[in-house]
Amino acid sequence: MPLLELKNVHSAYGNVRALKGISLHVEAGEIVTLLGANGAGKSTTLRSISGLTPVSDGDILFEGKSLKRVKAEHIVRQGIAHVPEGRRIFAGLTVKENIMIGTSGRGHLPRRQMDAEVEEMFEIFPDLKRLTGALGWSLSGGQQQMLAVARGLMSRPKLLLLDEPSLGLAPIIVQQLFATIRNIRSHGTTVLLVEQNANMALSVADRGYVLATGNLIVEGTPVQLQDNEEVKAAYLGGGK
Ligand SMILES: Nc1ncnc2c1ncn2[C@@H]1O[C@H](COP(=O)(O)OP(=O)(O)OP(=O)(O)O)[C@@H](O)[C@H]1O
Repeated sequence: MPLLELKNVHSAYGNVRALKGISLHVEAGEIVTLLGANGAGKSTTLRSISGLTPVSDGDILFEGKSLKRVKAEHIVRQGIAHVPEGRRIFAGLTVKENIMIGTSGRGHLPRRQMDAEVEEMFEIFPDLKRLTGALGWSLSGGQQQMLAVARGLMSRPKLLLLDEPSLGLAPIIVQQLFATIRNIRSHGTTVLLVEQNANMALSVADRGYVLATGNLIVEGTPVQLQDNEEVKAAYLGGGK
């Protein structure tokens, strides 16, 4: 059984049909990437999974159970964390406080356990450790992105949904971020990654899907996608 399965998922914003029958699956332990141009429906796919945008037709199964009528806060408790585009950390809270907020759906945690879990995040994100007392607003874009991912991981997700984590970051920071995504998977978290930076995404992914105007057009391993003429021309900066 896949960890996550989308079956013919449709979703709309009023008259705008954003998803027109998406079927995909993510196996436990995989990094799967979702590629596509602006407006293709990538963010809507993630929002449908995390319960932020309703599914009008089709179904989404997580560990075999339907998420279709489940509220967003319950979806988090089932083990899905969504790190949306744009970071959205708390500017007036410290790094440590921002990280701790990620546990809010898990009820009260004893102080000692909380501290131990924050330390685990500092092992994955060493840059955040030295910034533990710094306020959110004072962080660089890359540091804010790392913090947003750390906060998402504090919900102890089985599946992490990452929306455009590399957006607006310098290439060197993007490299670090993608190394961290690999590291997160090696800690046992499955990742569904939406990216405009197709080459980087395919460098860490086990499989990928390409979306165009609400439909999946290609699916495959990174090598298959990198060899696909349509994908190359549209998303990988080239073609023949
Ligand atoms: N809140 C909204 N209200 C109306 N239409 C929306 C809304 N959000 C997205 N859309 C439309 O739904 C379609 C899919 O958008 P979506 O954001 O999922 O695409 P995307 O592939 O994530 O693109 P981007 O990289 O630009 O975020 C687009 O046509 C978009 O204009």
